Amino acid sequence: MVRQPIPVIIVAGFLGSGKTSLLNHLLRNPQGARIGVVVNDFGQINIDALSVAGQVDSSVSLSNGCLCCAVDASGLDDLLAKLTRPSSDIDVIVIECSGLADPRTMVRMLLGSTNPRLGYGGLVEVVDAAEFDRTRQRHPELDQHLRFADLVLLNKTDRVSDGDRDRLLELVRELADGGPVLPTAHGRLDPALLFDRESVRQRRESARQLTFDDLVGDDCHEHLHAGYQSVEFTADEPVHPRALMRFLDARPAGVYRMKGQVHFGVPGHEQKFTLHTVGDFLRFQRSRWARSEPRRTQLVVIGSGLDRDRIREDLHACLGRPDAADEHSMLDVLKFIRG
Ligand SMILES: Nc1nc2c(ncn2[C@@H]2O[C@H](COP(=O)(O)OP(=O)(O)OP(=O)(O)O)[C@@H](O)[C@H]2O)c(=O)[nH]1
Repeated sequence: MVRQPIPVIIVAGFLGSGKTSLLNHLLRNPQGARIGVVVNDFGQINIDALSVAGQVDSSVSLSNGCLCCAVDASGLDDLLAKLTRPSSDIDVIVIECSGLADPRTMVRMLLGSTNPRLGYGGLVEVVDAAEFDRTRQRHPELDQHLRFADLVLLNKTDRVSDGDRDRLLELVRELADGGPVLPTAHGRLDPALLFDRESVRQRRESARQLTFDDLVGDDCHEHLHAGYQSVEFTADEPVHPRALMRFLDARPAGVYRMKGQVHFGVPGHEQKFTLHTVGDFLRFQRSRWARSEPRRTQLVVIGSGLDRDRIREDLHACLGRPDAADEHSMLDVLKFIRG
């Protein structure tokens, strides 16, 4: 029997737009499909891989920066070959690009792949409704990404008013140039929209219609990530909640995105606190540590014009335990808990 190629879906979108949330939603609702994932972060610590770990049967992750620059077509082929081994029995592969990747480069690499077991499954571009206006001002070139998408998700619609949601939907539809645009919250979309064979076939046809010029991304040096830096911070010693909240209240100039896990180790709050900031947005999620997981803080800070040494020093200064008499040291953290 001739096997159908395995569709590869590329999930792209600016920093913090909701790509990992979408991926986790798909992994939790696979509709019977076995999903292989490739996750990629900007920064040395692959926080996204940590946040999908345990939910997947097969994954490969990269933590050496932007996927579109880190690997050439053959590099990507090697990664995907691992996932398409017949024994892996995978039905669909989802690649989550770093928030600074150029999706056109990814599409081009995929279409240029020599692996007969792979097929292009479409480009999904995730847009952060709450940050869209500000992000466009800083990066007008992002508008172009919407035009190449097979599906655009206007995500985080729960964070904007109904009026803004309608205005943004209209604007994004215009920029998507006739492509489908769906409003979502937390990346929750019907997985059938991505995995359904007919829609995959249609997307494949439309990708073939893109001209080479369409698909030629900017030169690597002009990529978005050229203007961005990341700072990684790891510590085994607990973090003082009040000190960290002071740091987060007055985030250093240039910081756009922070993510990772925090170990406060305060009695009654020994769990893992996953931190996300995107622009002004700040959230903690509390969960259990996996049995084998070390109780440790791992953070990635991403932004432009960062004073990296200073940020590391400031984070280092947040280490320590609150005074035993300080019963409410966790209060400010708990205000930002969701989920
Ligand atoms: N309120 C709200 N929060 C969301 C939504 N989608 C994602 N988030 C939150 O936004 C933060 C960033 O979401 P992620 O899914 O990690 O974003 P990402 O695009 O993978 O981020 P990078 O990989 O760093 O570019 C997390 O705290 C999410 O829980 C949404 O629709 N509404």
